[in-house]
Amino acid sequence: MIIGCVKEIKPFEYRVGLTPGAVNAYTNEGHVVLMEKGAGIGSGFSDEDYVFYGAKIVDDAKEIWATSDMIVKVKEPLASEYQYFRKDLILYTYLHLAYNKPLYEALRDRGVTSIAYETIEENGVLVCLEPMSKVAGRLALIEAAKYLEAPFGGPGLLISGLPGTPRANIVILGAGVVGRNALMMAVGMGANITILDINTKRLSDLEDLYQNKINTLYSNEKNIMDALKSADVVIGAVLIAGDKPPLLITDEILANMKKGAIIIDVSIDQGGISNHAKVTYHDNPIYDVDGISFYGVANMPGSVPRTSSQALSNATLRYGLMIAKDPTKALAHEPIKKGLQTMNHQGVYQTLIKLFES
Ligand SMILES: NC(=O)C1=CN([C@@H]2O[C@H](COP(=O)(O)OP(=O)(O)OC[C@H]3O[C@@H](n4cnc5c(N)ncnc54)[C@H](O)[C@@H]3O)[C@@H](O)[C@H]2O)C=CC1
Ligand SMILES: CC(=O)C(=O)O
Ligand SMILES: [Mg+2]
Repeated sequence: MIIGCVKEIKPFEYRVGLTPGAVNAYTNEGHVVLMEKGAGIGSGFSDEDYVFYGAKIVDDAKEIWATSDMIVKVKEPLASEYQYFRKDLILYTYLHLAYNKPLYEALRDRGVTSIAYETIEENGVLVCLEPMSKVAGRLALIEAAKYLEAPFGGPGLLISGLPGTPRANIVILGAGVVGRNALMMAVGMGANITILDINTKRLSDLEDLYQNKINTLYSNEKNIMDALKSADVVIGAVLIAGDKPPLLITDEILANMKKGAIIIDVSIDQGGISNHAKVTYHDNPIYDVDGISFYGVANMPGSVPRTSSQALSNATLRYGLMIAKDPTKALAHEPIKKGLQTMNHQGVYQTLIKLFES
């Protein structure tokens, strides 16, 4: 099979879909790998690194889109790339289609076989989402600390406080991968932390682990309202796989929050958890809604590409090799089947069919 990897064109996205090590794995199995010139530079990989492991460097993204059997990317294609969609193309990347009807329609109408990293599931784990959720959870606290600082427009608060001064109140909505990684950082930074989820087993496990260093709360409207009243930082970390996230921060809850608080809505890639959710980019990530700052970057791990590209490629490679070897057999493999979004000019993923076809 011919595998193509194009340079990411989303603003401030420095990751790359294939590392040189992944290219080596594909070429060892007899596949041809086309890499767009300079695709790995942002992640610290030169064209020479890729050539050494058997890739062919191609100047033009258009040629790669036109000649590859499978495109391996990081982020969803942007509108300028839809022209390259065609029948007989397999697209293997993050797609987040519940929040992107135009992309869903373009993939469906042009007959692309699209497989989304974020819904591939093995043994109950979203295996290709997990590494980037770990990155985003950890980054969420780093970004929160920065935007609490006065020069960045924040209220001027140090998360740990100092003896005799209050610690920052951090509320984490969702105790999955993002939530747990944000929690780990928040504990390390010495914050006053509350974490909420509807999964009480997860809350119980976290309490066993962190004991009285954290507060856990069942996630419902009242508890969210109570917790957010005194929050300095809120991390949105909920997910219903493949679907839009629930509206957890209603306008009433927002109106009762402290001015100067910041909401890092990591769930933004699926649509965000408030009525004010908006995608932003790394160059200008924050916007203000009635005195509350919102952070809406949908590709947070793109800012630490040397870490993220390797972690992502490590997770996606196994399934990529299976698809390249025998697409029909791979698509019958349960974890990959769960990633399938569109095929043969039709939507396949049930949540999307419900959202967009009925
Ligand atoms: N912005 C970005 O750059 C990135 C965003 N993400 C996104 O972050 C989100 C979270 O991902 P993961 O942590 O990997 O998902 P996960 O599936 O590991 O965890 C989600 C958690 O949300 C909980 N949940 C569901 N409904 C809830 C509710 N009503 N109240 C409280 N908790 C609720 C679930 O029980 C689960 O524990 C996803 O949308 C993911 O795509 C992930 C990586 C990067
Ligand atoms: C998960 C995701 O959307 C990202 O890594 O950008
Ligand atoms: Mg994203």
